[in-house]
Amino acid sequence: MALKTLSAKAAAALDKDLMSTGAFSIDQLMELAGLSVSQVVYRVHPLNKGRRILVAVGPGNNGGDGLVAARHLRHYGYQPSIYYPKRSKKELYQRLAKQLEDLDVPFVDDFPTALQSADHVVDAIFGFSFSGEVREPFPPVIQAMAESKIPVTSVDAPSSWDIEEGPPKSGVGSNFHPDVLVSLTAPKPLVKHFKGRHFIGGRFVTPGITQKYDFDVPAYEGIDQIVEVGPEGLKL
Ligand SMILES: NC(=O)C1=CN([C@@H]2O[C@H](COP(=O)(O)OP(=O)(O)OC[C@H]3O[C@@H](n4cnc5c(N)ncnc54)[C@H](O)[C@@H]3O)[C@@H](O)[C@H]2O)[C@@H](O)CC1
Ligand SMILES: [K+]
Repeated sequence: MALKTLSAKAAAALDKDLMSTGAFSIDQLMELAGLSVSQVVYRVHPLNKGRRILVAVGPGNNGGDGLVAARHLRHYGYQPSIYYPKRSKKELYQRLAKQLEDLDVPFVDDFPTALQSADHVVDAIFGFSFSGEVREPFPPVIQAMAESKIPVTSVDAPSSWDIEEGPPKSGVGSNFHPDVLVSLTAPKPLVKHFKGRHFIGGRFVTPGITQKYDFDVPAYEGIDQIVEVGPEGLKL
């Protein structure tokens, strides 16, 4: 049986609920999301597969998840580097960037060049608020990930994919098929087009929220923040 999916609209409403009636702060949600992403990277790409993790960070909260994940990965013993061309002026993002600078995590300007010396990529460019065609400066970044053989883990959505419809029919992103996807809270409809390893993260949601938005909570084990599910969100 396929796991239930959350539309972009429902995912945005759910986030709002978590931060109002749910009493979570955005910092907490981002920390939990980034922690889940870091655990997935450790699971699919343990340290002995290579420590150089290139994190592509977008302008919104999906990017924030990437900044948090990079910090955790640094503490696990990886050597992350950050591509963050559209820096947010919001205090939260400035603090996340400062935390990385204090750990001597480098920020790089040229994504395709940095990709040549990476062992794994985290795609934290766009999440459920992406729409339309990819705007500058991101088209060459998506293109580089699509053409590279370096494995990619996408946060919440493969960046450039339509949240409901999946990969664009032509142009930027039409040939982008990441190896790993971390769906935050619940998979989005695009997951039916995804063929790689699929994980769910979000071990903090209350039964009230789960019932209101009608999605499944997978069986997390031990102290894991993530669960691997089968292709197309099918339970393994
Ligand atoms: N429930 C959860 O588990 C949480 C999820 N979070 C993350 O937050 C994400 C959603 O964050 P946001 O709503 O900030 O949005 P996104 O991070 O998905 O993207 C919004 C940004 O991308 C830009 N953008 C949109 N379409 C574009 C295009 N075609 N070309 C270029 N730029 C474009 C927008 O101007 C905006 O700056 C989720 O996907 C998830 O990764 C967390 O950080 C918070 C809690
Ligand atoms: K993404």
